Amino acid sequence: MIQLENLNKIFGKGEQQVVALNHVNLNIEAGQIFGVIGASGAGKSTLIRCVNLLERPDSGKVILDGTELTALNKQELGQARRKIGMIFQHFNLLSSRTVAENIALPLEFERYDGAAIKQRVAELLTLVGLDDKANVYPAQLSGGQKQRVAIARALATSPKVLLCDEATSALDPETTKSILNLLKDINHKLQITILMITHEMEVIKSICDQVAIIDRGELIEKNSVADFFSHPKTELAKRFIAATIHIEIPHEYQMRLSSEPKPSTFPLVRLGFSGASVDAPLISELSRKYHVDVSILSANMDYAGGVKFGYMLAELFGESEQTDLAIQFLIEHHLSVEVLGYV
Ligand SMILES: Nc1ncnc2c1ncn2[C@@H]1O[C@H](COP(=O)(O)OP(=O)(O)OP(=O)(O)O)[C@@H](O)[C@H]1O
Repeated sequence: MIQLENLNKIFGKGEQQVVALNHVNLNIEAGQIFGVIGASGAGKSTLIRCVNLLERPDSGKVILDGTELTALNKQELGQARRKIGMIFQHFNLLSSRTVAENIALPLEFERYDGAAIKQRVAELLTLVGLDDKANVYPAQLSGGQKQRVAIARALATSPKVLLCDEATSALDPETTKSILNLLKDINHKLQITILMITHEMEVIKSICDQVAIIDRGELIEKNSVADFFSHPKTELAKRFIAATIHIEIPHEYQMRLSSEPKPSTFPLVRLGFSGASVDAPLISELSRKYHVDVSILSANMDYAGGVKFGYMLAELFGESEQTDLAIQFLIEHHLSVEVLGYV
């Protein structure tokens, strides 16, 4: 549905030059929810704004539903953009118009007649759960309600693609959840393709099917959400995942931790579980096979894209040779094992 071919975008000149997009290639299939995650300044907004050509790439092609947008003239582009809806972090509603009038705006541009507008607006209000807010003004709405209005407006002309530019970044966690659920629901009901850019792993984890990481304008990793969480390839992906799961060494352990083993100290390890490893009874097998006892200090498991993943902080008590073998055994069974030190 959305194909980006070799997109490049540079801002500024000479020393001030910033490469915002660097040979970006992406193929998003119809009906998917695709998330692009990256840190601040990585190029996320530039990327999503290039999809509907709010930003023109310096080179490369944007192909939407088989039409090369980058080859169209102004008028043709205007037509083609009807297939694309967009929502923003700060909602971009018109404060002087009621909720119903905001939603009606794109229909007025399309010269729908009054009765058709009324009917479509009513349908959209029901879809986003705001039947009772038709006649209020944006100032009277919460952030989540404003984003619902923006979603209804973006869907007014039945686009095939919805672009979401940090759509939940201005919302609290509960409201974020409800907006993400609404987007998932809309994706399901309308079979609309959704491209979301975000700096929040929560967004990727909760509703995306596929994910890409953008770093300094480059898409450095693309994968299904399940594979992304179970087999992250890049260091940045690993860092993003680790940041969603908070697992810290208790202060008292930190004080005692030494980088080298000493007599009667034992390794303190961080074990990373993912997809393949998470269901196997590895810890009990470890005790049986190597006579290594595992004392769990803390553990945190999560669920995304149909796979479980998580981390465990544990001490391994045993003979040092046996402990080494036990660590090897865990690695062979697809756990990531990090020896943090000895306590
Ligand atoms: N109009 C512009 N003029 C000059 N530089 C720009 C312009 N727009 C973006 N940039 C630069 O391009 C890079 C990518 O910016 P972009 O806004 O796409 O990043 P981002 O990942 O969306 O960041 P954030 O999450 O902070 O919004 C940044 O270094 C930014 O400073």
